[in-house]
Amino acid sequence: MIYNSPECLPSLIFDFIIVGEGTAGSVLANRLTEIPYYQDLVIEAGPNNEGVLNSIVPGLAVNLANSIFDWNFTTTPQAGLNGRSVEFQRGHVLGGSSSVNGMVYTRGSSSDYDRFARITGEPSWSWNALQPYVRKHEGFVPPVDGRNPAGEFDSRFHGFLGPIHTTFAALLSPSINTRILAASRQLQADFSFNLDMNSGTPLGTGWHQSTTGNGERSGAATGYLPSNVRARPNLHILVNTRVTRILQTPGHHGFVMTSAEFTTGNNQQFPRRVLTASKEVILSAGSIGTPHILLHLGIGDENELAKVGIHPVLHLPGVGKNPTDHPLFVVGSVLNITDDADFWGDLSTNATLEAEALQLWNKNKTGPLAVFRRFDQIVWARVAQFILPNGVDPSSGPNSAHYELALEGSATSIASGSSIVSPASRGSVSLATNNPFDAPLIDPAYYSAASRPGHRERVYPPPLINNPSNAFLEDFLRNTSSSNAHAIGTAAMFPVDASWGVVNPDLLLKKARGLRVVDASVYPFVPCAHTQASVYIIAERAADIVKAAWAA
Ligand SMILES: Cc1cc2nc3c(=O)[nH]c(=O)nc-3n(C[C@H](O)[C@H](O)[C@H](O)COP(=O)(O)OP(=O)(O)OC[C@H]3O[C@@H](n4cnc5c(N)ncnc54)[C@H](O)[C@@H]3O)c2cc1C
Repeated sequence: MIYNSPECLPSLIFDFIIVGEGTAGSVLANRLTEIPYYQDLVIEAGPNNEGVLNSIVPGLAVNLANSIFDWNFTTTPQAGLNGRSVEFQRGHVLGGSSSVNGMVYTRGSSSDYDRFARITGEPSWSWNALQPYVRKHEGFVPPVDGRNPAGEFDSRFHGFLGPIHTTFAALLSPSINTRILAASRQLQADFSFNLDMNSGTPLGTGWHQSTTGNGERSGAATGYLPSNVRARPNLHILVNTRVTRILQTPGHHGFVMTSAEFTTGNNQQFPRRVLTASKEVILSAGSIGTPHILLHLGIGDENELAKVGIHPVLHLPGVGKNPTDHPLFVVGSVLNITDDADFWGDLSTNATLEAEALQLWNKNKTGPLAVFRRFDQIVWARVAQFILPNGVDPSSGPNSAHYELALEGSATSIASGSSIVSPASRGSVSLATNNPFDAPLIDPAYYSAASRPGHRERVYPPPLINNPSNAFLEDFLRNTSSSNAHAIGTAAMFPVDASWGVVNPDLLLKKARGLRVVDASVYPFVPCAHTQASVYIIAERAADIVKAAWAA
């Protein structure tokens, strides 16, 4: 049941309080309420996702930026981007970032997960051990244009019964696809065809899989919270309500954090209320929201907290440190394909065509709005050892990518959304003030560790030049890169006895009891992937960890 006000809540006694019903929070809300005698309260700052057309229709997702469904964050000025600040989108709605994201479905490499296991000393975070969760969240469905997906993916690596639909985009530019696949055959090596980039080895050129199904976005709020789950008598979802702090619960020995302070207001003047969980508070507020809440409750670097007037209650200097994001830039070329009519080619600039596309989507959920962008192939590749900063490889292993090219084409142009996917740079999330309604300082520190651009390409928009110098390319990257919205790592898990890190491998906050973190912030390294799949994986496993901890 969804509530807009705490006054309407039927019960004030809950086993679990989940903070943030985003990608991970929705998984937990579903899985924990499978146990009928658990009463779960979920507190989400954003509104309900139901009926939000821009979220439902994949091709309209671009309209969600800078809306009420976005936290509207901006980074601090980035030295690596020649002093520019860039937008830093985060979902502010049920389903969180999975309700606003680009729906690309990629899991990363097996060595990404094996590195999590190695770093945390916990083998159950390895690729092989996680296989049940890799499949559990996924429900692969046929593409919306009805074609047979054989030859475009390997069914052995997919789940077919899970709540998150995945599939291929409807082919909009078949002649581009033919040419890209022909180029991959011709070039081989780094660009060889890879039947399934979600097998654990992403490298090569392969078909783009997305979290859509039947022409609609499939996100955590639609997949994990369909109406029958929302109707469960033990699930209580409070929307438009912000958690300001987690509080120490009186009457216990030690450091027990099971109370959440929240408000339906949007500034310090509004009254706040406190509810206490009888078992745990689970922080799933994402890689910005989670450290923001932890820092406001006085958990972080005690010196930094004191500087903004917050009384430190627990010295955990890793909170907010280590955010790692993928910088994104676009490289493109003009094309002149004459054997492709490309009916929808001018969609983004032609209002009549756009109206026609929406009519088609409304009729049978097909057409160009049934996909987010016009891209069918992605390349994942590595750079030569000598290009790496100081010769040190920041990727998790030889089957991991250093960069990604998401190829988007029409008859007249091809563009590559290019990302550095194993970045060496690490930033920070910190507090500007002690007011929880003020946005945190988000510093992803893009390109702060890189010294040379990763690869050479013709660049577009103009000037088009054939032999750009390294200095030109470096300036191009610094002047045009933005966030690919994949930040992780701000409450990273490390071994139980480690002096660094924020949570233990069971995701419980270090040096405390009663508070667990389950979201993208717990990964100590960013996978070489768009990050939602790894969040579904971690959240599914976390649900089992929680159930086991309370012996359900
Ligand atoms: C614009 C965009 C495009 C992306 N594109 C892709 C893509 O194509 N493919 C891909 O794999 N990944 C993509 N990602 C990344 C991926 O969506 C995220 O990594 C993942 O969804 C994060 O999940 P999470 O549970 O950690 O956080 P979120 O899903 O962001 O959930 C956090 C939730 O907590 C809520 N919250 C925060 N603070 C508070 C508070 N104080 N009180 C109450 N609630 C709070 C938020 O409103 C939100 O609902 C994209 C992300 C964005 C933003």
